[in-house]
Amino acid sequence: MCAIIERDGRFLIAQRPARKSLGLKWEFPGGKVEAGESDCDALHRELMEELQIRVRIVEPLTPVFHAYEDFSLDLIPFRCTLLESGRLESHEHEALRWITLDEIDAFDFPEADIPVLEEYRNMVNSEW
Ligand SMILES: Nc1nc2c([nH]c(=O)n2[C@@H]2O[C@H](COP(=O)(O)OP(=O)(O)OP(=O)(O)O)[C@@H](O)[C@H]2O)c(=O)[nH]1
Repeated sequence: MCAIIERDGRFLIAQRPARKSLGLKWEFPGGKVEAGESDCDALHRELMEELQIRVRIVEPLTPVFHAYEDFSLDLIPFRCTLLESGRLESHEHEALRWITLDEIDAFDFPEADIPVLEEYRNMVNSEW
């Protein structure tokens, strides 16, 4: 599962380390659900572990099943707002950026994220 975390009209993206699968691609913070955990529990745990932040979950987006060449995943996205954080630091990512929807094309996302970005764009545009 992954989180589209909003703050002041921007949202957070994180760059994967070069040595990992999908290295240097930009993604939404998140990770895998562990046994016995709900999606929401997993989201809060991962965000605390990765970024030491707390969020409020606003709404789910449509889950995306995607088969890469060497693995497949169900990406379950949640739209969230940032509750509080000190200086944001990630030890698990190469870099973090707060971006606007207009800036998306400048970043290389994994294929599984493309439908999520599309749905998120439509969601935000329909609120104007
Ligand atoms: N967190 C996150 N993961 C994503 C996104 N898009 C996408 O394809 N993934 C894939 O979903 C998996 C997320 O699991 P994870 O974050 O716990 O995995 P990881 O990078 O720590 O380790 P791994 O690459 O060895 O599996 C990764 O394989 C990642 O490549 C996304 O937007 N956010």
